[in-house]
Amino acid sequence: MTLEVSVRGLDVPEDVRSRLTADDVAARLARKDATLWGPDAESEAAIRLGWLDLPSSSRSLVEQLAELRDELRSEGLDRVVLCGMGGSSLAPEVICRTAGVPLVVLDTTDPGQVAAAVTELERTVVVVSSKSGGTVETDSHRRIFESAFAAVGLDASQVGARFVVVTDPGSPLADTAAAMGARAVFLADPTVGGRYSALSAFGLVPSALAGADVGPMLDEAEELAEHLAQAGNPAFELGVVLGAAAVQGRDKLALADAEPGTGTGTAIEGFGDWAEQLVAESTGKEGRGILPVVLESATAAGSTGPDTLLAVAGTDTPAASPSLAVRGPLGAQFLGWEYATAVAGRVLGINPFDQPNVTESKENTRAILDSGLPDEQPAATIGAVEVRGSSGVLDGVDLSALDGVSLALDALLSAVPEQGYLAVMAYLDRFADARAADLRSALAARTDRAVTFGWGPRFLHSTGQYHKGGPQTGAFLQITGAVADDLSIPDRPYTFGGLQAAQAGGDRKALADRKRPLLHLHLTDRTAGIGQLLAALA
Ligand SMILES: O=P(O)(O)OC[C@H]1O[C@](O)(CO)[C@@H](O)[C@@H]1O
Repeated sequence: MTLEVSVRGLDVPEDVRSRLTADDVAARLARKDATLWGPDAESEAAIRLGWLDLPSSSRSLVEQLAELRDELRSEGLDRVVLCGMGGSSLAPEVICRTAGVPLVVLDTTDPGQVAAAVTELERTVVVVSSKSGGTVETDSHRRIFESAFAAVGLDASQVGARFVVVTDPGSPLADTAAAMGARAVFLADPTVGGRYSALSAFGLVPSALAGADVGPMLDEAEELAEHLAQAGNPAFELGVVLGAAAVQGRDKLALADAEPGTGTGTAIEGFGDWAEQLVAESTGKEGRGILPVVLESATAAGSTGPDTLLAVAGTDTPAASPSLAVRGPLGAQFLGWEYATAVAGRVLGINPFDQPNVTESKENTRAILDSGLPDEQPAATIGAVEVRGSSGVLDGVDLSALDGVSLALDALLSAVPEQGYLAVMAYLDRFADARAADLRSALAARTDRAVTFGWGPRFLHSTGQYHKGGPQTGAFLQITGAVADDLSIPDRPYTFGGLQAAQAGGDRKALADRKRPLLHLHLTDRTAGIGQLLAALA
């Protein structure tokens, strides 16, 4: 079998496993029984279990993609840019990092980061991936690349030949692809939801075009698939442990990559970001859920705690306790974690296939784009940090003090409820402003509560569902930054900077409507501001 799960220091209550076994959950899931999550989830589940077939049904893509990659390379098109959010880009990012092949992933509205991707056009092919075909970020990326190609003198048919599209049949993007004469259109299986689509065209097309060998990944998944009907298979065990730990109060799942060079097999890079979306969007609803906490390493701050279970996917066994080692190659990991999340969903009593609260922030964003951001004056400006809106966090805090930023962060940390978490949400450039990610460990070192970090708007398609739909125990640090050079979006009345600000504002409103503690810091100079925040936590 290609997946091995071992648990250290955690008693898994026998009743959870025996109930699932008595209900024949392993076999019923393997044969796509849509009744497993209760009557309310049944109609959705009936059209969302196609991922179980992907190890075999995706086979035909392998050769087709190898031919397309050769064709593109023969024309000098060897730089692949993937435009896609959440489930439409997270798997290719892990696949390509693990395979060591370059793929430019565009999953942001940050003007600087977008502008940096629109380069080297003479050798660029753009994969536009969106299941719904209506995601605003992805649509904006397609527009800017179309106009950039035209601006360097390509005619309409040459522009079309630079695009490869992955979408569901009948989506608006399928129509756009036909109208623009895209070089290739891959219509994906509509019975596979975004976060379960790693082994579908969404995972395979960009990865194979970038140079990853995707065939072996399907072999690895298929080997596991053959065992999924058996009770006690490793993916079932993983689901039992995740679900049982959560109902026992260990509902923070710390995720870390295996240390390079440890254990046997191939190390997987960046798996946590993919698993984060799968677990957070699938389980974070109805006031319940498992909160993934992506760590810098298996020993980073936050790897242990009274409500935490550490999981390491890849090759080694973590030293921390309690912990979970999930050993195996990437193809088996994808399928195994999807299956396990569906099992954990049954234990938690939720529908693992919908994302009911993601639309709230999207609707707020739309309203802001239509009528503008509410006028918010900073409560204080400390160096390059403007302390903007905060709900209830800063009462009594002296922002005029020399260490005002530090005091504001301390006040936010003390607003995190017991068994709660602090989510850092940075609407910045994840490459140029990469140091902002160090805020996670710096904050985690000052609290025994879980601290997560997400780049906006990418996290809105991942932990964003949990923030709004999961237990209302979060406190939130939103960071926005000055935009030096804004970028217009062709044929749209707003810019990337405007969209990014509206997304941040829309999510602030969704969290404020839930009366969650939130501190909004705006960096008037990004580099200086990030430095100031890190210094305040040192
Ligand atoms: O593939 P699409 O339809 O563009 O959606 C991207 C992401 O947005 C969500 O639909 C909602 O956040 C995710 O579930 C999905 O992976």
